[in-house]
Amino acid sequence: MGKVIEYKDVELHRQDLIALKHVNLSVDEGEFVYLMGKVGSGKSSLLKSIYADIPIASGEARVLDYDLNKIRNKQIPYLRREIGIVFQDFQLLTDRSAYANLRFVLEATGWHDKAEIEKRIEEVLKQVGMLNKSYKNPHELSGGEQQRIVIARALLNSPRIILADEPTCNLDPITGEAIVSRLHEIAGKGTAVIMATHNLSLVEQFPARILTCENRTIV
Ligand SMILES: Nc1ncnc2c1ncn2[C@@H]1O[C@H](COP(=O)(O)OP(=O)(O)OP(=O)(O)O)[C@@H](O)[C@H]1O
Repeated sequence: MGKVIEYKDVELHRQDLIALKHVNLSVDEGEFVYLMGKVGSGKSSLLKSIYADIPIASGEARVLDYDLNKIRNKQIPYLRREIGIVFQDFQLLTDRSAYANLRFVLEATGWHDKAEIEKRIEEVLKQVGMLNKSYKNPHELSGGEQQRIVIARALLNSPRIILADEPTCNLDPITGEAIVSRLHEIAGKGTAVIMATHNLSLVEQFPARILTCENRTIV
């Protein structure tokens, strides 16, 4: 199995403070990993470092084919194209339909052929079970339906890694289960999934490796 993420003795800073230190982490392709830990323990910081949104202060960090210590600004969009992001602060655009949200991402990432764009959008909508509601605007969809569209959006460019920060918060338990079950299926097809969560019952229901942020490191 190929490794998609490898961190050795990594330190991450938020402004001038140490958010995490001595982070050793290795994630294989197709692996599902939960990231747990108290509020403010560094989960989001770790996820943001993986898509090069915050720099590596020290240590060695590799994500896919990139050395994060040496990555150039102009390479970052290429790294991000291989990472699907499901974050609270990365919601759907509300001025257009779910379908148009997906088309927007494909057009922004270099897709031109109309037929291919339509085909890809249908594939990801099918994967999340939202084929019949994509004409709706996000505000006409339930929280769980919006989250499924967000996951569809994350899948568009066939990412090798999905980073999900609390993808089930604000969802009822049944809908939350459906979302996590979907993410496990996606991992089963070869995409590594890292999901930050506080929801122990979901973790018990869908077991996988758990990383915990505590005492400013990851165990
Ligand atoms: N934009 C920022 N600027 C400066 N410091 C930040 C910033 N965001 C987070 N921090 C600090 O970094 C530390 C880790 O925060 P982080 O958001 O990674 O935690 P978290 O485990 O994701 O928390 P939560 O469960 O609330 O999402 C905290 O001490 C926090 O105050």
